[in-house]
Amino acid sequence: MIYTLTANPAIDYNVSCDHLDANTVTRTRDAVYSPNGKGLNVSFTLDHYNVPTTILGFFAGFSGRFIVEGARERGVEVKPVWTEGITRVNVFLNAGEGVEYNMVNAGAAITPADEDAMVGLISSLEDLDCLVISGSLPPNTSNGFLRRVLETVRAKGSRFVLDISSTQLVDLLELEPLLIKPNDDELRDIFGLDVQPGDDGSAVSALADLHRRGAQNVLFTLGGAGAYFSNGEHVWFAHNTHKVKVLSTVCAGDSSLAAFLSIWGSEPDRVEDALKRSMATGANVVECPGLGDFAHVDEYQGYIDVRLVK
Ligand SMILES: O=P(O)(O)OC[C@@]1(O)O[C@H](CO)[C@@H](O)[C@@H]1O
Repeated sequence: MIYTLTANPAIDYNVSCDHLDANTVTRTRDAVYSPNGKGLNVSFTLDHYNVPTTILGFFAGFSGRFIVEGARERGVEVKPVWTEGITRVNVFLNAGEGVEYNMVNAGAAITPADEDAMVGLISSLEDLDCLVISGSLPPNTSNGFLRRVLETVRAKGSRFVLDISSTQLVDLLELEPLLIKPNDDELRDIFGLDVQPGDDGSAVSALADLHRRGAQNVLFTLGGAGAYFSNGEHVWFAHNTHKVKVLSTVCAGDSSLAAFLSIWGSEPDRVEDALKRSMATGANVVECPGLGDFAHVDEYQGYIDVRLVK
């Protein structure tokens, strides 16, 4: 079973308007409230591709209940750790003409007892093959929490995937994650590695650096410009040759990771197929508010070009 851990889930409130002007009333339309957070997005996408998955996370208050109930209504099991406060609501405003405002809030604080409850829960899981940890940490999370979680996963003989923007990633790589999914901003901000789209040489050397630090595999995403995958021996580059109309980039990275895992997680030799599904899924998701319904993925897979770089 692939479990996902979202320490800081959110209701995503997607809404649109034609212009956003200060000091006046802005009338909005197309409001959608959905249960989200990076790991939940991964689980929803895995579930779409028929990969068994369960959601773990800290949830609080009315918004936490909305998320847990919403995920269960979608048919995905949740094992919540309930905490005090109110789970955050993040606001994604599409202001027309390609302008997006993303208001991502801090979230409900957790306590040492909440952390203990989560570690206890993870250590009790009998069917944990892989834990995907995605997204930010809530206020008051202790510095050692992620390492404790990963050591618990390793002690069970299970594997883990990291999709986090925290600088803690530098130290956590020594625990040898099965896969990490940095984007170009994270590579620059966390590791000081600058990769320009189209520059295979700098990508190959940045990926080699991440392997030396401990990452077993790396899916390095460049948004609409494509993605590299490296297994430590070979490097592939995938990009979409078909232009899509971008409505919202929110959730695209999470769904691309999950789509990749849905094939590669059980069949590591099918890198090309996994990259095609990953890129096509991301392309379809950016056309919708939130995750959308993945209706065009099969069609878009035909537009994804994959080449072996190394
Ligand atoms: O604050 P984090 O955890 O980094 O990001 C949270 C978030 O913006 O990421 C998802 C999209 O990737 C949204 O569903 C969610 O609201």
